[in-house]
This record gives sequence, structure tokens and C-alpha cells, in this order.
Amino acid sequence: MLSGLIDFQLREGMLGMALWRSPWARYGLENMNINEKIGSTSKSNYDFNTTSSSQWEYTNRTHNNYTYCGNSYNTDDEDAAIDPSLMIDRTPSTQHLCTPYNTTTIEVEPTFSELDDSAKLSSLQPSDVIGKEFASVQDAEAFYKNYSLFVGFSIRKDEMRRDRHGMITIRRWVCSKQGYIDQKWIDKTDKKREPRGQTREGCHAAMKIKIDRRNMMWVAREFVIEHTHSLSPHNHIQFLRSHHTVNDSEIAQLQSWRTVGVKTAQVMDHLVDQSAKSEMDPQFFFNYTLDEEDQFGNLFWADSTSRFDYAFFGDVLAFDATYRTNVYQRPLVMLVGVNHHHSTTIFGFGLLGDETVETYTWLKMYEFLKNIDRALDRIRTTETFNDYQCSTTTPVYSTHLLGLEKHAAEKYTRNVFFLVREEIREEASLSIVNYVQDVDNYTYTFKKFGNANRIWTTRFIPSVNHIHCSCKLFETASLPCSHSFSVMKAMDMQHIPSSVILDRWTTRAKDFSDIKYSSEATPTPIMEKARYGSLSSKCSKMCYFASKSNDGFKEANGEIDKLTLRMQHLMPSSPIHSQNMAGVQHVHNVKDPSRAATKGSVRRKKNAGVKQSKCGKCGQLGHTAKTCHANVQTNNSTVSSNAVHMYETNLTQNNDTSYGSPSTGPSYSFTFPVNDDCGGDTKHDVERDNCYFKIHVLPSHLHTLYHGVTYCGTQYLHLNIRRAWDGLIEVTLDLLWSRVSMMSNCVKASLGWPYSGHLGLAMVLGFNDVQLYQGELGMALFSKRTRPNILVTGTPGTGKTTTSAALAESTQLRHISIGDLVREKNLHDGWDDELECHIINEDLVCDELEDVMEQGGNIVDYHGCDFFPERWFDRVVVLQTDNSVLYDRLSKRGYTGAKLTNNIECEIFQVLLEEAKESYPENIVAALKSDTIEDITRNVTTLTDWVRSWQPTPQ
Ligand SMILES: Nc1ncnc2c1ncn2[C@@H]1O[C@H](COP(=O)(O)OP(=O)(O)OP(=O)(O)O)[C@@H](O)[C@H]1O
Repeated sequence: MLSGLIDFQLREGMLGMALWRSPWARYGLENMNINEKIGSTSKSNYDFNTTSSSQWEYTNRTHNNYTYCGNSYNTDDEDAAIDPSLMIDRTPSTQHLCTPYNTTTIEVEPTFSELDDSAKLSSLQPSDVIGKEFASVQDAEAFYKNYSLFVGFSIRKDEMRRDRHGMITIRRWVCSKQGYIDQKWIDKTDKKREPRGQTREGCHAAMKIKIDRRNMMWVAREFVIEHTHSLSPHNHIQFLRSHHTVNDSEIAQLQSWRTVGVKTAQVMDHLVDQSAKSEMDPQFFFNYTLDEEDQFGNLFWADSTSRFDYAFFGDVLAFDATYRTNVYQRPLVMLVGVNHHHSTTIFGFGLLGDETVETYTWLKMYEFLKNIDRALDRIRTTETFNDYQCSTTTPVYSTHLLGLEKHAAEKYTRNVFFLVREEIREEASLSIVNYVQDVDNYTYTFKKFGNANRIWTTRFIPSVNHIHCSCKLFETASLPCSHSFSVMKAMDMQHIPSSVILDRWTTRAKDFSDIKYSSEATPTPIMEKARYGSLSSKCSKMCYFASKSNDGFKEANGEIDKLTLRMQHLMPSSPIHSQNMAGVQHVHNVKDPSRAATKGSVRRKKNAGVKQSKCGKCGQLGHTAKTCHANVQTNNSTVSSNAVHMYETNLTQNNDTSYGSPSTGPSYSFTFPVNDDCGGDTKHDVERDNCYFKIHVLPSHLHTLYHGVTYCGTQYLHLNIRRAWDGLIEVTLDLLWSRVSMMSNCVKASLGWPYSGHLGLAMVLGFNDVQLYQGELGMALFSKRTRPNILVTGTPGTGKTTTSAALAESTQLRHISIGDLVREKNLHDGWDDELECHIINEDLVCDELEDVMEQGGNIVDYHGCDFFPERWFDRVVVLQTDNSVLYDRLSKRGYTGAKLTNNIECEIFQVLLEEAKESYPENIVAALKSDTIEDITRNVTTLTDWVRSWQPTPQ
């Protein structure tokens, strides 16, 4: 997760953020709370508790008095803990590496050191640094860290001394390769895992500072630049341990994003997206074909790194097609190889055409390509990390042939070394059973200890220094076999003959090619990210300052435009690049590729066509069964047809308390505009839930409710007792008049109650104590489902009906098969000849089920799930079956052709699982295997247990 951030750190370092003050300090932000937070939460190597700059304040630079943690401190007060050898020369240099600054002002100009130049920094000599002063230990560390970043090594804290006030007087940092690992760790025999590679090798590079009390600066006393090892190249710097930090500005930015609700994953996406690679890649190659309708047929693409990798490692090429692309559902073909670390590398991609039904958008295509790019980046970062590991660590040797093992470690990449080491180990179990010396070769015959039947013959030819073995490991995997190592042992060789070392497995694999790979000409993704991040960081600071004044904004605007043009001009242009750019523009004239249908059923598209939905109850257009007046079983049939339009968004608060009980005091009441048509007995097309209200109350409240209705007068409201269950009574209030008081939006919001009219009405009706009422009414409303609803979904044939029936039996829940319901109640829009099934009308199905689902206690079984209201279900079970098992089941049912293949593809792509995850909260979605009868039994038991322990939760 941190990689993006690490890149940022790298970018800044590589491009000259060589400021010896911490970035916050430079802008005087040290004393702000955010800095404290950063100090305590970051994994930074800066130790904010042990450094002193943030705790120190000058009271007067000409005096010797400072305040430290609130205490006055005399700088002449020497402390015995200081190393005497470091106290000889106290003369401060006139040249400061870091200029003192005012920590309390925000408008401080950034201070750039004379050494803020990467060229200068990497060639610093001890004389350039010794005697230089730092305003704080923290700044000195930042300087050395920056220096190490440019030069290419990792640092570690070493010696530290404090005086009796707790102030740091001496601090030393060393190269992380300083010293040696303790022999006892190497000799440890009970290691459970492969020990980490050894990093220490006695390096002497270091820097040391010591306090100068006369001016309270820390002076560099030691600066050793010689290393005993080679330094890391730029593309390895991101892996250096001391630079694995998230810098403060990034943390601040992340925190600010978090506070405005941006998810961590989205933040990381943003950071990763910044690479914008392919657009800058002059070697990017793609080609595509069109079908007869100018739609995209096949697409192939490879970027410069892929092409470069192919040049080195193209000897091993695998061709893999995957259908699991979900959204696109077209075969993605990958040309995959193995790099020198024995890890996967990708040479190119192809997106191939397929039988299709409808097109998909370029946007999706773009996202798809973007994801592929990320996957590539990840693979390549792993390769660079492996390179880094090989060049900076040595493995812990553990075999009996130490010389050969060491040579193997030097030659091979680490992953390959581990394979070779196994062969060396294996050698110990071989014994020579025959040996023949010929004129130009030596032939050995081996057998394995404890297995006399297995015999190998290995021949060594000294003239070409080559070993042939009958096991053919070298010919197949290009690795020297255990028998070859036996020969080497017999011949007393300390090195593996070069003829059995294949270049492609060695650390220098990429050096052997004639192909020139210039990071200047073709920037690697890492370099690009580094540059992009560094520039973004600088730009965001510039934008901050520019946005503070009109002049600044104007000037920055103009300059940015000019600079953008110049940079555009400097962008590498090559024939390939321009050809591709032209190609990209041309691509937009190509019609989108089509997508294959995969679902085993046809569903009417929501709002598709001009057909308006009809009410399932009264047959009228414009409303649904749920909102049909006929739905309301009234005591007084004359009142149910009256309705009003309510425009909740237009509600305005007034002080009209005339509809409240006199004892309630001021009630929250609202008026709303009335549709003139909706008076009298005229039936009116009303919005769902607006023609009547339902509330669920405890029986003990009925009296109050009646009282309220009476108070308001039957002229306005009519009350119907409709249904009762589990001690609750559902009351329907039909609206008879155009004015009704509504609850305030804030009360509504605090209750989280969607039916805004109910409580308002209840208040009007005389529920005096809103708090009490809220509790009781809330209980009643929020727990209206006393038994859970379960959706059992999955591709046809996965066992939904079987499982649901068994579950219904064991839990006494109601089993609703949507297929049966559609057939029985004609909830469809006709028959699909091709797929031989009904085209179901989702609205009619939802209307039909609304009431029963609201009640709870249902198991719904259907091979789709995205059109049911999310609130209906407490658990969504997706049954999954192995493809071959499903194929047999569906074939047995007589499924053939498109119907069979679509369903199998639907299962392969996990369409239902994806759909369920998209339509419901992930924590209620469970995928269950349904291959065998035992699976069904287990699933039913699990679900029954779940039903038994289910508790209603607030909706
Ligand atoms: N886990 C299982 N083990 C063995 N047979 C099973 C299993 N699940 C289902 N079957 C068998 O597969 C066939 C189809 O099962 P079922 O009708 O329950 O599937 P379905 O998912 O409801 O299909 P549809 O969506 O078409 O209604 C039945 O003959 C059933 O006995």
C-alpha cells in the first residue's frame, strides 16, 4: 500500500528536495498541531521526541539563554556526558548548511542551501561538510538522508549522547552496511525460514555532528564518504530502507482527504494513477483490427518495457487466454514469459473479438487498459526489487559445497540461486558408482543413496568446460543439476563452469543484450513516477502561494500556460510516437466492440421502451400495485380515493400549530403546494407512498391515535386498522384534505426515517412526548421484520430451488420461487424465443412482493438479484457450482446451444456473485459451494443456524 507514497518520497529526493530543514519547519509550521500529529503517527526515521529543534525557541540570539521545554537554559552549562575528543574545536563555520529561521512566522521564504544541487550533493567531499552547521539534529539527519538518497545508500542511526537537560549533544549516522552481523545468527541451526540476506559488510561511511553551545548550532565533525560496497543505482533507491518513509506533506494531504470522506483505496488509486505512463511512452505499440461493421475486432498492445523484456527473455513464451474479465467478457490473451528472477513478466496483451450482443463504452475500455497498466507496474516493481535484493544482500550460506554455493550466489539472481542451491544440497545424497576416463572426457555414473535403481550418467568435457547429464535438467530448465555438482566436487572445482550458467538467469541478464536501454530515451515507469511526483509536489506548493493573491494567481496562470507549451515541445517525439498519436485519434472513429450475453435469462430493461407500467391490481397506468388505492382496505370506501400531491422538497416551515394538540405546545408543521386537480372524488396518479401513510404502533397507543384523529376531525384524516402481527398494529391514515402538517426535516433526519409524513401526522394527532414516541414508534418501525428475508441466487442449475425448499422446511420460512411466481401471476412481458424463457417484468414482480417482503420471513429464489430493493434482504446467498458439474446438470435438463453456453459462461465469470456484491452490502453476501448433496446439507444447516440467531436490526 505504501509503494505509491514511497515513490513520492523518491521523486522528491531524486529531483532536488535537498533542503536541510524539514519541509514543515521551512514554512514555520512546526508549532502547528498537524506537525505533532505527523511526528507521532508517521513511520518516519525522524525521532521527533529525541530531536530538539521543535522544542527549542530562541529568546534572543545574542544571549545565551534559550527556552527548552518551557525551562530556561544556559548554553554555557557544559555537560560531562560529551565525548571530550569532540570538544576541541568550537569555532563555528561562517558557512551554514541551514540558515536559522523564525519558527513562528508563516510567511518565511523557503531557504535553499548552496548545496541544493544534485550534482554537487552527490560529489560532496569531507572538507565540504566538516565544520558546517545545522540548526537542529533533525535538519542534520534530513541532510544526511538526502545525501544518502542521491548517492545511493541507506542510513541508520548510530551513537547518540545527551546532556543532563536531555538535549542531544552528539549524534552519528552510519551507512546501513556498517559493521557485521553477529556470527551467532549465522550459526543458528534451528532456523524455520530462509534467513534474510545479509546486508552488513563493515562499511565505514558515516556522519557525526556535535553541538556548539555558543550559537546553539550542531556542527559536522565527521563525514566519511568511502563505502566498501557498490552504491545503489537510481531505480533501486526506492527500496533503500531509510528512505521507506511517507513524507509529512503526503501524510497531511492524506489526512485532509480522509477528513472529507475520500476512501483510502481511492487515495491510493489517485497516487498510483499519477504515473500516466503510456501517454509518455514513445515505444508504445498497438495494433487492432476492425470487423465488417467497423467495430473493434482484435487489439494488441505492448509498451516499451514489454518489448525490451521480450528482447531478453523472449526465449520462454507462454500464451494464456482468460475469460475472467467480467465486464468485457472477451478473451484477454497474455503473452507471458519468465524473467531472470524466475518470476512472471509480460510481453504484450491481446483483446480478441467474440460473438457479441451489445457494445461497451470507451470509458470502460480505458479503465480496463488502466488496470492492465497497473498490473504491469506491479510486476516490474517486483523485478526491480528483486534486482535490488540481489545487489545489496548476500544469502546465508548453508550447504556442504561452500565454494560452489558462493559462486552460485554471485552469479545467479536470488530466486534462481535458491533453486540451484537445492541441487547443491541434493548432491549430498549421490554416490559415484562408476567412473570412466576417456581421451577427451570423464564419465561418471551416479546412484541416489537408498535408491539403487535410479542411475544417472554425467559427462565432463574439459576442452569446452561443459557438463552433460542424462537427467537433462540443464536442457529443460537451464540449471546445473545435482549430478553436475557431484562432478564438480569430484574434480575439485570451486566455480561452476560458465557453460552451465545460462545468462538469462544471472544478475547481469539484461547486460548481455545488444539492445541499448537508455533511461534518458525511454524512461522507466519508476523514473516517470519519480519525476511526476516531484513536479506535482513542487507545483502544489507553488499553487498554494499563488492562490493567496490576485497578482500571484495571474502570474502563475500565465507562466503555467507558457511552461506547458514548452514542455509539450520537449516531449520525446519519434516516428512511432507520432504514428501512435495519430492512431489514438483514429481509434475514436472505430465503433465499440460488442459484449457477449452471459446471463441465463432475459429481463426487461428498466424503463426501457415507451410502455408505461400498469398497476397490477387495478390495471390503471401511472402507478403500481404498491401505490394503488385499491390496496388500502378502508372502513370507509368513500375516502380512499382522495389524494394529494406532496412536494417534500418544497416544504416550508410555518408556525401553524392549529393541527397540533393544545398540550403539545408548538408543533413542527409545514404547508406544501397542492395540485389543484386532486380534490373531491377524482382518482389521482400519486407518487408512491404519498396517498396514504402507514404507521406501526403498539396497541396501547391506539387510544391516543383515535383521540388525535378525532381531534383533527374526520374531515382531514381517516384511520384504518389494517393488520396486526407480533403485537404491533399497522394503521393506515388516508389523506383527505390538502393541508397536512409534516414533521421537520431535522426530526426526520435524526430518526433516519424515510416516511416523513408518519411522525408528523402522529405529532399532529397528539403524541405529546416526541422523545417517548420516537422510542416506541421507532422500535415498532425499525423492527417490523421479525423474521429475516433471504435471497438465494446463482446461475440456473446451481441448486437454488433445491436448497431453498430444504431451507424453508427446516426454518419454516416461506419459499418464493420468482420463476413460478412470474408464470403463475403473468408478471412478464412475453416470451423470449431464443433463450426459451419469459421476459420478466421487474416492476410487477417487486410490486407483487412488496408487502410480503416487508413482513419478513421469506426465502426468495431467483437467478438474478440486482432489481430487488436492497432493503428487502438480510442475507444474500450465491450458490456456485464447478463448471463441469454444472455443464452436466444443465445438459441433463436438455439445455443446448446459447442457453447452455451462456449459463456456463455466467458461472465462469461469477456474474451473479459480482452482481450480488454490487447490489447489496458485502457483509450480507455469502458465496456457497453447491457441487454435491453434502454441500446442500451443509449449506442448509449453516443458513438454518443463521436464521435462528437472527435479530432484527434498525433498517
Ligand atoms: N448441490 C447439488 N448436488 C447435487 N445435485 C444438485 C445440487 N444442486 C442441484 N442439484 C441438482 O441439479 C438440478 C437443478 O437444481 P435446482 O433446480 O435446484 O437448480 P436451480 O438453481 O434452482 O435452477 P433454476 O435456476 O433453473 O431453477 C436438480 O436436478 C438438482 O437435484
